[in-house]
Amino acid sequence: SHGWGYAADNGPDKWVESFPVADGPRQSPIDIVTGEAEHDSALAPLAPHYDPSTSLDLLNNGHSVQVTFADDTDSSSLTGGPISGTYRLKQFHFHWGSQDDKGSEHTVDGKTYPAELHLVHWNTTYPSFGEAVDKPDGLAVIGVFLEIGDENPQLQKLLDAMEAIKSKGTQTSFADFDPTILLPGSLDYWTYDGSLTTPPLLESVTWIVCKQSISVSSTQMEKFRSLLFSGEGEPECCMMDNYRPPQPLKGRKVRASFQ
Ligand SMILES: Oc1ccc(S)c(O)c1
Ligand SMILES: [Zn+2]
Repeated sequence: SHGWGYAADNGPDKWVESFPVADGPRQSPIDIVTGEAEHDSALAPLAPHYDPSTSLDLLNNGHSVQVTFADDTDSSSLTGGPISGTYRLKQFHFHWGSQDDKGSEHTVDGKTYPAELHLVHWNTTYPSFGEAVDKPDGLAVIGVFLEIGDENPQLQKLLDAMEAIKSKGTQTSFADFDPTILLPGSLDYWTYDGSLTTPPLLESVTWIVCKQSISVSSTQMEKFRSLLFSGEGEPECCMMDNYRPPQPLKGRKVRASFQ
C-alpha cells in the first residue's frame, strides 16, 4: 500500500522511512505532564476571532474530516496567546479512536481522550499557508480534547453533513459555520513548540492545547467512525484510530497560561 496512513504497514511507526523528521527534536503530539508545566504569567489570553462567512467546505481527505476556510483576509484569525502577530485560520480537523478510551493525540498525565480537534492557523508574516507550513513559527494549532459525556449539539451540524463525505476524496459545501462554538468555555492552555502530527510532520507548529475539554456522546463518536479511509468503489475501511501517539519531549518546556 503506497502512501502514509494509520495501518500496520503504513502507520506512525513507518512514517520515518519517508519522513526522517519523524525522529526530529520537536515532534508532536506529546504527553503533557502537568506537574512539569511552568505557569508563565507573560502568556497573553488566547484571542480567536472567527467569521462564519469564511467557512467553505467539509472534506474527507482520506486521513481525517476537515472544514476548510477562506484565508484571503484576516476575517478568521488568531492573535494573543503565545504567538506574536496574526495567524489566519486555514482549516480544522479531528483525530479519533476505534473505541472511547483512545483517539486523542496529546495526552495529559497519560490520560487519553476519545478525540482531539485541531484548528490550524498560519502566520501572516508569510504570504500563504504553503509558505508558512515549513517555517519554525509558521503555524499555530489550537488543540481541543473531546470527552465522552452529554451529546454536543454544536457538533451535530458537522456530523449530519458527514453523510455526504463518507469516502476519501469527497467534499461538500459547508457554509456559515462558526468554529467558536466548538471551543471550551475556558481558554486556559498549555503551549509548546512542535510539529504537524501527520506527514510531512513539519516542525512548524506552536501548539496551544486547551486544558478544558468539550463533550461528545458515544453515539456521536460512532458517527466519526462511520467515515471511510477508503475511496468510492474500494473495499470499505472505517476511518478510526487516525492518531499519532505521543513523541519524545527531547528537552522541550511546556508552559501553562494558568496557575
Ligand atoms: O496543516 C496541518 C495538517 C495536519 C495537522 S495534524 C496539523 O496540525 C496541521
Ligand atoms: Zn491534526
